[in-house]
Amino acid sequence: ERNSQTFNYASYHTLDEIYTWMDSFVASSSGLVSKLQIGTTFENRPIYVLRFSTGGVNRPAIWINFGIHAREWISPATSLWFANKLVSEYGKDSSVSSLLNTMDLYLEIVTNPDGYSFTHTNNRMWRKTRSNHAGTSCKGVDPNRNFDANFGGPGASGNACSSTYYGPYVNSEKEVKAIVDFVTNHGNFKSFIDVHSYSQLLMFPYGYTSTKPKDYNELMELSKKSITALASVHGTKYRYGPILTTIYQSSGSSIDWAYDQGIKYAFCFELRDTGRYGFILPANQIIATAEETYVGLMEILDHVRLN
Ligand SMILES: O=C(O)[C@H](Cc1ccccc1)CC(O)(O)C[N+](=O)[O-]
Ligand SMILES: [Zn+2]
Repeated sequence: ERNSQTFNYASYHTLDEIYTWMDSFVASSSGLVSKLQIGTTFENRPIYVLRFSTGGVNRPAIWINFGIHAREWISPATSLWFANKLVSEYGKDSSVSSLLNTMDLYLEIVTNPDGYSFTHTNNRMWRKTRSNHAGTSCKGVDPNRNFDANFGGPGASGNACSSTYYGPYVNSEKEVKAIVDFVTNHGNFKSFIDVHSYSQLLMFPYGYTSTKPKDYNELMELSKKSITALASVHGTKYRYGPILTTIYQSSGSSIDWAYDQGIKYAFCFELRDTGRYGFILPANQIIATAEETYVGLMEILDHVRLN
């Protein structure tokens, strides 16, 4: 796609189409957006992050990653529309302008490139990375169980053939290590948001324990505000709360790790739907999903900016 203005945001795209879109999107962003490479995947694909910045040095920042699970195609699709919306609204919408005039925003559009590519070529329902492990023919690690947050605990599997295999060791996956190193080295993230599908949920820590996070009340209140705003767009109903009680127990997840690093505003979105189509959400729901997710996200980002 030579021009991000004629790019079809209402359809799903291959990894190559997304990587080509990135370059035209950056080129047409009038300097607002730049592309960083934060690492390479198991199969040696580059891992890119889009940086939205209007200046400053190491400003307080917000991290949002999409597509950590390969089959959750609505997540990267939403990120493309979201990225374009931010550039379109900068200088017009006061929330977007205030946000980008004071904070940096990092979007990781495809967090699991090898897996995403595999869902286009071999198995639409693949979830994990594509790494190899000694002693088994089963491939891949669940990247959302590979973080250093009660690693190997309940809600993750030690069986390499399981879809929730936590991997041979913490940050064993290059795709996970790249995020951990980038976020740790940056050192000034205020929010870490991981966007998945499906179930229509907005969740915050913890998944590895029923202990309430110290910011429980604020995160509950902000979640309620966010899903209320989201529902005002197309009537889509979300539930919200801590991971463990809202979906299930899980160890080694990205947002539990981020929160324990001191990044207070750690959230996970589970986008549409609630199971009718599941991971195979029809493309004709991409725009509506992106529109409502934008509104829900901006509610959170506004709060982060002001606190
Ligand atoms: O199991 C997962 O990693 C997410 C639920 C989740 C989300 C955030 C932190 C811990 C768990 C559910 C999903 O998005 O992967 C959908 N699914 O179960 O395949
Ligand atoms: Zn997921």
